[in-house]
Amino acid sequence: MNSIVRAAVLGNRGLWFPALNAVKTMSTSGGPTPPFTTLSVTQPANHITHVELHRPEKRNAMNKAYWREMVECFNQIAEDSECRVVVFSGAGKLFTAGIDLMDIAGDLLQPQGDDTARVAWYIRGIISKYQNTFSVIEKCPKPVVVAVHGACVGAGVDLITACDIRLCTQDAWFQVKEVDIGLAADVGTLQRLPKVIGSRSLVNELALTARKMHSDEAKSCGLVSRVFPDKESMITGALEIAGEIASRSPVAVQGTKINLLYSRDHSVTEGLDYMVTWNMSMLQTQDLMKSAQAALEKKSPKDVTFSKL
Ligand SMILES: CCC/C=C/C=C/C(=O)SCCNC(=O)CCNC(=O)[C@H](O)C(C)(C)COP(=O)(O)OP(=O)(O)OC[C@H]1O[C@@H](n2cnc3c(N)ncnc32)[C@H](O)[C@@H]1OP(=O)(O)O
Repeated sequence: MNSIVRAAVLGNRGLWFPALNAVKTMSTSGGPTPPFTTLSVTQPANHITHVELHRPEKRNAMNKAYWREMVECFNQIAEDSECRVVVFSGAGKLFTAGIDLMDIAGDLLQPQGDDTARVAWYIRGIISKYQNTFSVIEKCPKPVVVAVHGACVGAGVDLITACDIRLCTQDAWFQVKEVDIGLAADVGTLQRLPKVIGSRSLVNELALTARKMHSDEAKSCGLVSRVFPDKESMITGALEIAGEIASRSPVAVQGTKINLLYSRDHSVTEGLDYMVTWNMSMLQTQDLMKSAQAALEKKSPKDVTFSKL
């Protein structure tokens, strides 16, 4: 049992939770993993953590607890030296219906504060907190493979654009829904989606009209890299990709994620400079020698044992 699963099982109480099958399979998670109430966290295979949105009866709508729990969960994953890759999916009928529209009424429509400045400051805090909920995915050095089935609405699009690899099912659709509820998307879609799909015209069309984009178009525009016939085959596919990543040197994998993200936001020259500085130290890893030796011997990276990172 890795430390994220252990932390989730033990919570802050330091108690064993005997009823919980701590290590469950990908598709059979029974419910949220304590102390989380909106997330199920399991370890389906060595070095792989599966995080599942788990409010299926509310279509995985993102309530107040969710915004907090995601940050706790990904901060733990970032620190968990047993975890090398994350698979993220949704329980039930669909991936997510986006922000919980019942909660929004309390938080944003009745903001606290004695005057305009204080109300604005209060709202600023909420939006920043919500932004951080998805930025933690990007800040986490472990790659995140997201698997979308059914619908991915509103904040769901913010979430998936912060992930590293996106997969979906044939029946999946995506919707930048925010204009329909009277707000400009403010927790990542407008910043990340243009970097994910090449056509700014298409981004503008999706964000300004809130039209649904179905899986075939999502594949053709590059939002997802693979489309699977159904959820079961997608989860199997996600696990296979995660298994490939988990078998590689964690020094190489995490350095790749961090440098790809850096280069996305900088010039080629700046990216190359950052890379040089990065690998000045990281090339001194024993993983390089081990991996090169395995390649020379025509072995798979899966045959190499790497130290924890
Ligand atoms: C600072 C703010 C930053 C964040 C901004 C984020 C913005 C957004 O996310 S905008 C998008 C908001 N979401 C929506 O507008 C989607 C609303 N839901 C739907 O359209 C449908 O539920 C959906 C098409 C996703 C699924 O339809 P289906 O027929 O499968 O389910 P329903 O019968 O409609 O719903 C089942 C129960 O789930 C509850 N529910 C669904 N979505 C939400 C939601 N977004 N918030 C809260 N609750 C939701 C729905 O009320 C049903 O509950 P119950 O009646 O108790 O069974």
